[in-house]
Amino acid sequence: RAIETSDHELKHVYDFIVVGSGSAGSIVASRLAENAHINVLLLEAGGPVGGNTDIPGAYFSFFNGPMDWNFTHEEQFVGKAFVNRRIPEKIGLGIGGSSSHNTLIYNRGNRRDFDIWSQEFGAHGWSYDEVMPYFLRWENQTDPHLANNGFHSTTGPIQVTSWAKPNPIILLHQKAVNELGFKNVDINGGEQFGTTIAQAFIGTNGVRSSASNGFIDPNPYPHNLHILPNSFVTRVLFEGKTAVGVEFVRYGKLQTMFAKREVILSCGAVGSPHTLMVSGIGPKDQLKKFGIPVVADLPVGEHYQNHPGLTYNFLINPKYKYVVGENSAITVRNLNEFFANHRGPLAAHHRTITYLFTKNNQQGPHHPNSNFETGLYLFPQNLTELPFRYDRQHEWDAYHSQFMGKDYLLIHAILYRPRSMGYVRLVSNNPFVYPTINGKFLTHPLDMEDMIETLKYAFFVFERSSLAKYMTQTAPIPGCQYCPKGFIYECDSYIRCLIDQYCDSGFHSSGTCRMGSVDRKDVVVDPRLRVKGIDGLRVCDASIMPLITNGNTNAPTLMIGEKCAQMIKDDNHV
Ligand SMILES: Cc1cc2nc3c(=O)[nH]c(=O)nc-3n(C[C@H](O)[C@H](O)[C@H](O)COP(=O)(O)OP(=O)(O)OC[C@H]3O[C@@H](n4cnc5c(N)ncnc54)[C@H](O)[C@@H]3O)c2cc1C
Repeated sequence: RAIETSDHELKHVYDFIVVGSGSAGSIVASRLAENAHINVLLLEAGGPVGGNTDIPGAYFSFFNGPMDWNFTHEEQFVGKAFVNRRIPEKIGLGIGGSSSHNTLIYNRGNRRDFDIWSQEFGAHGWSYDEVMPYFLRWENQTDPHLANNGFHSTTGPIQVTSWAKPNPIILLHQKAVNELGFKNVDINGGEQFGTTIAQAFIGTNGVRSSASNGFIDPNPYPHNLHILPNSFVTRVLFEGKTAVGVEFVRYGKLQTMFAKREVILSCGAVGSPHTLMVSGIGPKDQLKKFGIPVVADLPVGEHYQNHPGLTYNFLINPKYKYVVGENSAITVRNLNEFFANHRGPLAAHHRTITYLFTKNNQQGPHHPNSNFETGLYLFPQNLTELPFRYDRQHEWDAYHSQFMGKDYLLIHAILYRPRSMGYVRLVSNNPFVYPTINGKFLTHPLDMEDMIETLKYAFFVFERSSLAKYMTQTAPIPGCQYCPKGFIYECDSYIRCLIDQYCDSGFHSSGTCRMGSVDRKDVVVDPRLRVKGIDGLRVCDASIMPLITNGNTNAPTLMIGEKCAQMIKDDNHV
């Protein structure tokens, strides 16, 4: 599929230039081009996607490959097992950005997240009631049980489905948490506290629904939406305090293009602050340190947030092998089912989500601060297929070998309202040198307490509920020991050690170009996403979140894209 605009069609000047074709940027470009009198140029550093990325069950295959920006955090306080204590950070490279590679979970976040943006940060227009229409604009909810509950839409271009035939063990898990008092809920509905089988960004044809195939590929408006993949933007160009165009490198050649109306940066929570800073918008001291002329002194790159997570596996008790059902291994049979019939285990998302709240959470069940996902997987036969490398790799290989070729039930415990904040900072004025990222995971003491409490609860479900008999405990992770007696959920020393060694990232980078009232010193963009003190420049992606939402970040970023597109249309009367 060729979506690349040919050289002879390209113009030198466009009405709008959108940089980055991710969850938000793809929507902005496509929505602006709905008006045939408007010319839009979309520049994306990576190439078109398809093939593996279309297969929901193969989402992990992009890790460490050419469609992964492959960042790592600076040395962390937790996650010591990773090489040099640098927790990997994943961000998608290519049309659709991270929406083309993510774990597919559809989770909008809590209504209070958006009300806090509006009330505490002065982001007027972003309360839950005000952002709801923009969630509905892109959604096509295909689950008939959810479609008419008042919280969903069936008319948008991005399809969402629920897992039609969950495996028996997933249903047993659901039953176990129900017995512990968690009701089945629609986490995208009125209340999140409870449990659910995840809604996922998958179409009724079994294929991943992304910002790429929902909005950009195939190009819906080839006449006035020009798309240049493989184009890395190195700088925004200014005349005084007005953005007038961009400089980019395509196939090794430096080029410039100009925007009559606006430049919109949608490079994600690492890419957007990086591009701003190398262009002269950022903290004055940092820019001066690298000899970059200052266009605006703003706290770009600060307030980085992400969700710390921890993954732990339990083997299925061989006595109860029948509870496994079909697993989502990449086998010839499953691939054939996927490609020939658009069905089968590779066309589904295999996780449940259970929302909790911890002692430190004043808002209780109405604004939960943690959750744990549970999913059924088949462990690879070959350990080189695992995505992460560790400092003492041989010990990790020995640990992982107990799972090889076996079905396991995964716990993914996530802290969803973390207090810790990190940063993205420059290390060079060369745009091709990655910035440094520091998630400062669990550095706030309450975050550590909340993570421990979340894990204890998840272990309790696996060890003491009606699910427990189906599980087999395994050898402990390298460097940690179980308590001599009792269960894991009672063993503080093991849980602390686990976090210390094995905590990682939820891959939800956000917050580095904070939105809010312009009189706040901590803000980079105003509530209409215009860069403070600059004309003709907006930022539109997960970086503008004043505080991270308490759920997976794709859905709110798609919403940000829809709302930004509408604001640009309104402000430009187009
Ligand atoms: C592995 C993984 C799993 C995830 N799982 C989930 C999940 O299950 N559910 C969920 O809701 N969220 C999930 N997320 C998070 C979610 O996908 C992101 O929060 C969201 O896609 C971010 O959107 P964005 O528009 O801010 O940035 P992105 O979608 O990352 O887009 C930024 C785009 O800009 C491009 N770019 C960057 N710099 C430049 C430059 N200088 N020039 C040109 N182009 C540039 C990038 O290549 C990229 O295409 C996951 C993310 C990852 C990586």
